[in-house]
Formats: sequence, C-alpha cells, structure tokens
Amino acid sequence: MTAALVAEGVTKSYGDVTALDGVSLSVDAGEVFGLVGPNGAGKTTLVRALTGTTAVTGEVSLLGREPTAVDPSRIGLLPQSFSPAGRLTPRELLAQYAGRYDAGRDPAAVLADVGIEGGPAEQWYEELSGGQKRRVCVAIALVNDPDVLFLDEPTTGIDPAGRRALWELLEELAAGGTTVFLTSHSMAEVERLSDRVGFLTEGDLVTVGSPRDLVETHGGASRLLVETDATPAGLTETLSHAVSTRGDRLVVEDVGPREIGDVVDALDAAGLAFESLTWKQPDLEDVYLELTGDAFEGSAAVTAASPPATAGEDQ
Ligand SMILES: Nc1ncnc2c1ncn2[C@@H]1O[C@H](COP(=O)(O)OP(=O)(O)OP(=O)(O)O)[C@@H](O)[C@H]1O
Repeated sequence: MTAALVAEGVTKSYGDVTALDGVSLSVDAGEVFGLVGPNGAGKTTLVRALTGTTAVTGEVSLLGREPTAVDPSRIGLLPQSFSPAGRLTPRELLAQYAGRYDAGRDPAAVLADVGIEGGPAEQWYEELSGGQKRRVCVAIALVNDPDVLFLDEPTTGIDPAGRRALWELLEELAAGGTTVFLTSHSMAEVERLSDRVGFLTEGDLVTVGSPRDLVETHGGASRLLVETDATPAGLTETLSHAVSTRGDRLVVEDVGPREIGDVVDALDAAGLAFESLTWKQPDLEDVYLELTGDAFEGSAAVTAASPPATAGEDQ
C-alpha cells in the first residue's frame, strides 16, 4: 500500500509550548485516519504540519513530496477556523473557489452534497447559521475533488441529521479512494469513519490502531451505569462486582449481558433506589478516557469486590 502521508519525528514549539513532540505516522492512500486528543493536544498543529501550512522540524511527506510542492488541486483542507468572505452567497463562494482549479466541481452539486440548496445557497454567507456555514466550508474543501482531504473538526455545529449525511458523504469519498485525515472530538464520528485512529496527548502520538483493536485493548469490560442519589453503602455484601462512582452515577464494572438481572437483584437487596440503568459496552469514548487519563476523574472506587462469579462470560 502506498503512503499518502508520512510524518517522521515532527516537532513544533511555540515559545515554551511544545505542540508536537516528535510525531511519526504513516497514512495509506485511501485510508481514513482519525486523530483525537484533548484540547491543546496538538491536533490542529499536526494538520498544519502535514499540509505545509506551518514550519516544523522533522520530515513530512504528502503524496510523496514536500507538502508545499504538492499540486493544490490534489489537496482539500478544511481548517478548524475558516471564514470565507461574508458578503458572498454559498453559490458565489463555491464558484470562486472552483475557479482556482482547472477541473473544479460543479458548485451547485457540491453544495447539494453538503445539504445547502434553495434559499441558503443564495443567502450571504455571514447570514447563515453556524451549522450552515460549516457545511459551506466543507463544500469548499471538496470543490476540487481532492485526493487527500484534511478535515479539522468538520462537523462542529452541524445538526445530527446533517452530521449523519456528512458521514455518509465521507464514506462515499473514502470508498472512492480519497484519503481522509480527520480530527474530531466526537468519538462516535471517529469510530464510525476511521480505519485507524491516533491518540495525541501533549504533542505525543501515544497509540494508533483500528477502532476495534483499540476498544479491545483499552476499552475495558461491559459495565452497568446506575443513576442514583443514594449512597452505595451495603452493596459490598450483596454484589460480587467492583463498583465505582463516576459523577452522579455508580458504575458496576465487568457486567456481562446475562448478569444484568443478578446485579439489579443485588441493588434491590441493598435497598438502593435508582432512576435508571444503562448497560454499556466499551467504545472509543472509553478508550479516550482511559488513554487521556480521564477515565477515573471525579470517580472513586467504592468496593473492590471479589471477581464476578461468571467472569469471562459474554465479554
Ligand atoms: N499560533 C500559535 N501560537 C502559540 N501557541 C500556539 C499556536 N497554535 C497553537 N499553539 C499552542 O500549541 C498547542 C497545541 O494547539 P493545537 O491548536 O494544535 O491543539 P488542538 O489539539 O488542535 O486543540 P483543540 O482540540 O482545542 O482544537 C496548544 O498549547 C496551543 O496553545
């Protein structure tokens, strides 16, 4: 598989702040790579490094060349902060951006792809809603039908239906061979779209893997979340699972689907009144919380009970 993107030992500092600390990664042509990490982790800086829009130390190769030497018509970039001219309509903006390329796409078709049609396509950009503006920005990044598409938090502000429509559009592009480098704070988005996900914390790419492998390795076991105002005193005698608190919820750890009834019985036996129960299989959000060290923030172990009687079942 040919690499579309390669970074080796990429480092970037702003004064005393090390935004990137020797990041190395390779993204295959046609791959969708999701980059996640806390605010200030260095995600935008890495996008800028990979697109040649900020100077870094280390090596960066985009489509086999230095980023600044790549034909711009092959690259699509949606920066995190992007404000096109406010007093142009989406249709005019798209025509303007398409005009920069020999073979730009039909502006109306690209706008339709991101759900901007009819009235909003003819309104000044500055008069659009936040989500509509973001859709137009995505369209601008797509207008040259790029081989490699960088999307820095593309769906921020876009409503749930629009977000799903955009996911489908990105899936179509990926199926057609477009390489996508995506940053997002939505773990659902990253989990759904990405072939591989990289976790960046404090400028350090700590882990890279497929969502499935990451969840298996770092996601922990299935758990039961119990919404309750009551204190969990007394559970120790009745429950053979570890219990912790997370915010205003109790977390009963390592509960397989066939154990849920037993746990509920144990909660009843302990006289614990609860508002709701949610059984949760581990997902990328759990991986995120684990890898960024936030998994147990605000939580405390309540019991360290003996292992569940049916440990290993249904995990
Ligand atoms: N132009 C700049 N001048 C000074 N410091 C900067 C600049 N750009 C970024 N930084 C710093 O570099 C670090 C990484 O910032 P970056 O924007 O890459 O993080 P991020 O992971 O994209 O964050 P977020 O999730 O909030 O968008 C931060 O500490 C930030 O303050």
